[in-house]
Amino acid sequence: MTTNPIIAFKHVSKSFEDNGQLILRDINFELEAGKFYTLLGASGSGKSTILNIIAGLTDATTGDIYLDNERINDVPINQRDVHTVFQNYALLPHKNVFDNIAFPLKIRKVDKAQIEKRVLEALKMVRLTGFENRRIQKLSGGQRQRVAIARAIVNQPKVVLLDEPLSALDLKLRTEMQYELRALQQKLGITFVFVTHDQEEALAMSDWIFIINDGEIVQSGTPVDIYDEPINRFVANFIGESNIVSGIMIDDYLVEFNGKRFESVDGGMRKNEPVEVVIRPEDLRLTLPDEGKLIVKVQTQLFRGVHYEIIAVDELGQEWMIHSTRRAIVGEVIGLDFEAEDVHIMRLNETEEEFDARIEEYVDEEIVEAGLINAIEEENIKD
Ligand SMILES: Nc1ncnc2c1ncn2[C@@H]1O[C@H](COP(=O)(O)OP(=O)(O)OP(=O)(O)O)[C@@H](O)[C@H]1O
Repeated sequence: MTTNPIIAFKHVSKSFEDNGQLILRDINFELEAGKFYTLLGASGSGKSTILNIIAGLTDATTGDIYLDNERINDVPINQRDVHTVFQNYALLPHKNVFDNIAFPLKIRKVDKAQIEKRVLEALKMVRLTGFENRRIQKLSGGQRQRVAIARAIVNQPKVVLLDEPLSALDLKLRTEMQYELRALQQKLGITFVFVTHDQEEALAMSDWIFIINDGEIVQSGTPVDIYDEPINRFVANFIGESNIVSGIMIDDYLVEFNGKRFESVDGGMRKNEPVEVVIRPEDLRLTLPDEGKLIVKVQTQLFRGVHYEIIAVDELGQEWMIHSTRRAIVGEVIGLDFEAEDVHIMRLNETEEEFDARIEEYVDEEIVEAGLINAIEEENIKD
């Protein structure tokens, strides 16, 4: 629960009149002021619709929307203290940079001297000082993007909504703008709600991520939490590359897969409950065959610049992807080692509330750090 959320959605659903299909199903969240939030999901999952409901560009079919504790369902667009940055920037092409940025202030009848002061400040923020008189058509893609952002912040709205604002930029510029946007948000302390389908972008920029699939929030949390403890196969695959295998939970902190038992730091399941086990490719280390927890045979290897991407197969025919700075030889038999905290367990069909409660109770940093879990040894003694 957030005290004084800047935006709150309570049981928000949306269907469009033409086909009645539910585009958003019972969306609930509270956003804290001054944070960078990201809505991450595939195309068509409903991210833009959530943003448009906040902006007032579309109405919720049911549910309540609050901005700074005021219910805004019926507040017109121009009276909502939010600003949207669109993917195509929506700049006025024949006006210069100054007039584009001044536009929201002119509408609000801010006096001329104030407009000048605030536009120049906004330009400085986005590192475009000196570009006031430049025509929009004479700007590069990255510069246009900066003008759109300057226009969004010039009025210091309570919330800035950004709908895939970096997707038209090439990779290098996009990475640069990711840093800039994040720094700008932190400097201004304005809440940003950012929409993207790019998981790396979401992980790099956000304080908090909402994963949206098919009109529902599948999981929400900090980038590290979501990366480390995906709630299900969909999230694990969506956020980065993963090895996912079927397993059985023997006991808290002890899981069986590939016919062997391994320590993990997850608990709270039923004994012998079928689960899925996630191990990230970068958490697998190459060892000599007899020193590994798994024995595998290398099938392919690709050099990816920062690491080798190795695909190897174990004796049961299960494929494992490994990211390693050490190279292997195709056809070689190697061992794979990993730590208990890298063995992430996912229950089948667990809701986000059940997941959060279980994680809070069982995945305890102190337990991990203190090394209190030595389930395998205990199990061996019992045997
Ligand atoms: N005005 C509309 N009328 C009918 N259906 C719509 C309308 N706007 C969006 N939709 C549908 O709602 C669903 C969610 O769209 P939305 O634009 O929110 O998804 P998104 O996750 O932002 O995807 P993208 O990344 O492609 O923009 C899609 O299936 C889309 O076809």
